[in-house]
Parts: sequence; structure tokens; C-alpha cells
Amino acid sequence: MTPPLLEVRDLHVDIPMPHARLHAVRGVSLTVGAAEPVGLVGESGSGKSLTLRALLGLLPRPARIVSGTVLIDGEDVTGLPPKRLRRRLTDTMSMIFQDSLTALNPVMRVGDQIAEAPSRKLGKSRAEARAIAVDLMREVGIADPERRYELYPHQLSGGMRQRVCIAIALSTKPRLILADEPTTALDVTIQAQVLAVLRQLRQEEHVGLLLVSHDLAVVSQTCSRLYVMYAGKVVESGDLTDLVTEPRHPYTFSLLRSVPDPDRRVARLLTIHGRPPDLTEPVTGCSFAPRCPFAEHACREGEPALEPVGPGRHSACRRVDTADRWNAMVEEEAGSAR
Ligand SMILES: Nc1ncnc2c1ncn2[C@@H]1O[C@H](COP(=O)(O)OP(=O)(O)OP(=O)(O)O)[C@@H](O)[C@H]1O
Repeated sequence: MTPPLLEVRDLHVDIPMPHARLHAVRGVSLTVGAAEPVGLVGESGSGKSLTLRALLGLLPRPARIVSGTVLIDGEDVTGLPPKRLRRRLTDTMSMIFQDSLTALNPVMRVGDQIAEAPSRKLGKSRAEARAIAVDLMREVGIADPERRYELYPHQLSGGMRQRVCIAIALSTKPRLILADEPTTALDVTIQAQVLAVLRQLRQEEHVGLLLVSHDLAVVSQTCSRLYVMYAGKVVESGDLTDLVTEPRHPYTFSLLRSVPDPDRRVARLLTIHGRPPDLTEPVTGCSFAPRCPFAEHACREGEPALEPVGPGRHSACRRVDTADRWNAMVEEEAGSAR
């Protein structure tokens, strides 16, 4: 069997604080296949960005990787000397950030920023690098690329700037793009256009995608497989359609039921009360139990591991129940509260 393009095993990231240590990523494992679009979802602070940034050695200070293994095409690259490791990672992956304005150099023409990697890393002449940049601009849907090549970031709209960032990410010919909330700063129409560009890259250029978002709608439009993160851990994973139609973890269920769905018969939206646990303290029991509408006494004892719950499906819930039953319980409770 072909190994996945990227495999992460048991990644732990800590953030030393003045009087404590925040265990922000607590044993995340995931895989992304060649040309596969994979989503990483969860609410703010669940450790999605740190997971993504750790992969490219772009952790913000003072966060640091405590342990974990990264495999590319089945080869463990973690033990490579730092320079070779960096090379291997950046040859395979590039990253797109949420804020295109800070990601771009404000005093450099956008075209030159796209042409930089082809000329510096791929050894192309100025003219060749320029031609590559213009092609990339066209590929990501920037009309009139020759003219726009000359513009500075502030002269472009947010959507156009994000396209420039995608073109820069593509300029090193990566096999995988890591995208951290790439559309969060954009309005809905532009968001849809940028997501369409990412989908098209996968289909036409066979570039894999690991997309981080707090927004289930965004990942649902773009990805075929999902990892759901909560309090620094993956609590559920599986095929998008299965996971959305039949969630197997109450956190995923609650996320799905907290947004309006025109296809759903039940009208009531679920609010996830409370806050995630303080990860400077040891987690005892299921980290979601204090907020879980279905938690039992046993859920507060020992943190449940991520276990297989079906073909390609994993869930870290002791009470692997059906969404139908959960829906019925929520409706029943709503009924008795009325
Ligand atoms: N540079 C930093 N210094 C201190 N704490 C940090 C730093 N970066 C992240 N954290 C903390 O680490 C935890 C995980 O952060 P992370 O950015 O990965 O979350 P996230 O799921 O991507 O959410 P968001 O979308 O809000 O960034 C959070 O509690 C966050 O406050």
C-alpha cells in the first residue's frame, strides 16, 4: 500500500508560561494522502494552528514541539539534520495564512513576491521567473496578471491578496498546501471564490490540502476527510459525509447542531455552554465532559482514547451513541424545558 504523503504521529506542543506550562497540542496524529483535501476543525484555541505551524517549524515563540514524528511518503524525517529537515519540509509543503496583508511584503510588487522562489530556489532567470509568476497569477484566477504583477499589496482587494498568497505558496511547486483559516478575513462571496481556487488546484495540479478552520461550512465545501479537534486533541475523524451525517462524538454533534441547517427537520439550535478546559492543568476525564449534554459519571474518570468506530472512523467518546439518539435527547430536553 502507498504510504500517505504526510503522516503526523503523536505530536505534542507546549507553551511555557511564567508560572505554568500550557499543553496546547496533546498527541495529535493525522494523515494526508497525495492530492487529498483534509480539514482540521474545532473552536478557537483547540490547537489547530499550532499543529499546522509545527509541521513547517513555524511555531510562534515561546511554543515548542515536545515530541512527535513526521513522516513524508512513509519516511520518518524527524531525525534529519535541521537543514535537511527544513529542506525536505519546505520542498513538500507550503503554507497560506489568514491575514494576507501581514503575510505579504508591503513594499514589494506582488508579482516579484511570486517570482522570488522560482528565481531564488529554482534558479530561473528573471524573465523566466516573471513568466512563471504571471502563469501562477492566472492559475489562481487573477485577471489581467501582467498589469497586476506591478501592483503593491495595498492596491489589491483582500480576496486578490489571498490569491497572491496562494500563488506564492504554489511557486515552490509543493505537493501539499497547509492553509490556516485562509478565508476567515474575507466576505462570504470572496470566501467561496478562494475556496474554489483551492479545490481546483487539487483537481488540476494534484496538490493536497490540509485546511484549518473553525467553520464547518468552509471545510465541508472543500475537504473530503475531517479531523475534529478539541482541547489540543483529535476527538473524532472520518470521511466528511459520514461525519456530518452521523457524528460519533458529542462535540462534533454539538458543532453541527449549533449552526442552522436548512435540510434538518429539527429547528432548535444547540448552544455549547461553558469553556474548554485550562490546559495548564492536567486533564482528568474527558476534556469535553463538563460541556457535554450527554456526559455520565464515568466520563469524568480517565481521558478516553481515540478508538476505531467504523471504517475510516475514529472517536474519543466512551459512549459511542448514535446522532439520532442524541437528537432525540436534545429535543426531549427542549420539550421538558418548555
Ligand atoms: N504565541 C503564543 N503564546 C501563548 N499562547 C499561545 C500562543 N499561540 C497559541 N497560544 C495558545 O495555544 C492554544 C492553541 O492555540 P491555536 O492558535 O493553535 O488554536 P486554534 O485552534 O488555531 O485557534 P485560533 O483559530 O483562535 O488560532 C490557545 O490556548 C492559544 O491561546
